[in-house]
Amino acid sequence: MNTLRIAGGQVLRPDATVEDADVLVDRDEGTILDIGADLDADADETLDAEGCLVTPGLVNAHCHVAMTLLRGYADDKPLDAWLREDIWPAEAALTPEDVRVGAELGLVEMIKSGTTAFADMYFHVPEVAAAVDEAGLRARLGHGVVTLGKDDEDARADIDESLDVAREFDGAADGRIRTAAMPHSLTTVAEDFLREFVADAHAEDIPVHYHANETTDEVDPIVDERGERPLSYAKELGMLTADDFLAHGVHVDDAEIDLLADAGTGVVHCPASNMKLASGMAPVQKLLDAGVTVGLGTDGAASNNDLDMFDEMRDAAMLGKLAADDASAVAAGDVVRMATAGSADAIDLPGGALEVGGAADLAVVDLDAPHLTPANDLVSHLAYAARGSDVRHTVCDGRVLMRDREVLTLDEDAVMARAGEAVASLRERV
Ligand SMILES: CSC[C@H]1O[C@@H](n2cnc3c(O)ncnc32)[C@H](O)[C@@H]1O
Ligand SMILES: [Zn+2]
Repeated sequence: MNTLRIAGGQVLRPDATVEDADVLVDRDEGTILDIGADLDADADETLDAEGCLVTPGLVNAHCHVAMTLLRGYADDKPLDAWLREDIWPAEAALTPEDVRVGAELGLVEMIKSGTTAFADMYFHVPEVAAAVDEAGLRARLGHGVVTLGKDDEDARADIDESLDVAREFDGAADGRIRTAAMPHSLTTVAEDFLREFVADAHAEDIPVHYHANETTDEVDPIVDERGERPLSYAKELGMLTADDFLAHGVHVDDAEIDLLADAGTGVVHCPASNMKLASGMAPVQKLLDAGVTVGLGTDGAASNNDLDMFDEMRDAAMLGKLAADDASAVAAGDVVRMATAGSADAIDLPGGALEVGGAADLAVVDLDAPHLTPANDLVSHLAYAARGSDVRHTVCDGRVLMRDREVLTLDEDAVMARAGEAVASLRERV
């Protein structure tokens, strides 16, 4: 057996307690063999975790990873204008090679900040999948479908591509890649297409992921035209099942929260994107109280503007308190759970907890820093004080992706250089 030991650190357990322990990993199986203070087995490789906290790898449950290329390209606009005036015209010019390098850039950023799994909605998915395979993370990938402004033939081709990609890449990268059918939203895919698309996906046990209830500009027309709330419409279309998960859920009323809880549909909260686009404040404490599975996502780097899940935890806690008008709402333990087990549950990927027999997906956070001193409460530090740059080692599926802050699976400098060239060329074309 080929083993890895993460030695000498403190370990965050699923019950949010922290104990002095080593973690022993079976690298062949990608699972945790043991967690304990006096493990006597020798290991083939050891990662030093002295003065560090070993946490589950963070799970970014909603992202458009290749949008790193559009970071800083268009800021300070609301969602609709931002998409229509800036983002969609630029995306129309992206080549498969652009998406590959944009994805690699995002994956370097994720590995460096302790993220080991993510869900992604974009296009040129084969390029995203190849980047994930090389980088060593886990992902649930899908081709995002927009039928708005397309004729029947083009709309059907987009839907077919989404289903084909979901079939072809499920189980790729030694099983680290899973897939979903991804209609962009309830307003950008026409009803007839949506109904057929969702039924076809579910008939093959393919989960569905979409944006929903993000802005009032999106909710109000549905209410006006249909006389029902968006998630009641989604339920009619068959898009509220326990396998499905939606991004945002900012403007949900109490009846919609009950629908989500009853159905077991996951909600991915994206606080930074919601603040930057002034979309609104999701009622996260209400969702948690109702028993909804809540994960955490960055959304794309053009509306965030980074892929650092530590930032996202802090933003979720701060915004959750404001939304509830209650400083005790969305507490540190809640956001750490959302960024780990909550996200992993929502997107149904392994990971999110450090337990024997579970996936060996973890991040080792270096606590030896002024902003993490004194170590009064390490869960508090993860939520409120730590930064992505505090991550020292990242492990996914038992493989070391970053050791002592050096990314091992991708060439960080080369990726940054290629991304710079891709954007220079994109700017000439757009
Ligand atoms: C068709 S692929 C996915 C599509 O979604 C766009 N996008 C990025 N951020 C958001 C957001 O917050 N709400 C809705 N859509 C978003 C992205 O640019 C791609 O075009
Ligand atoms: Zn999004």
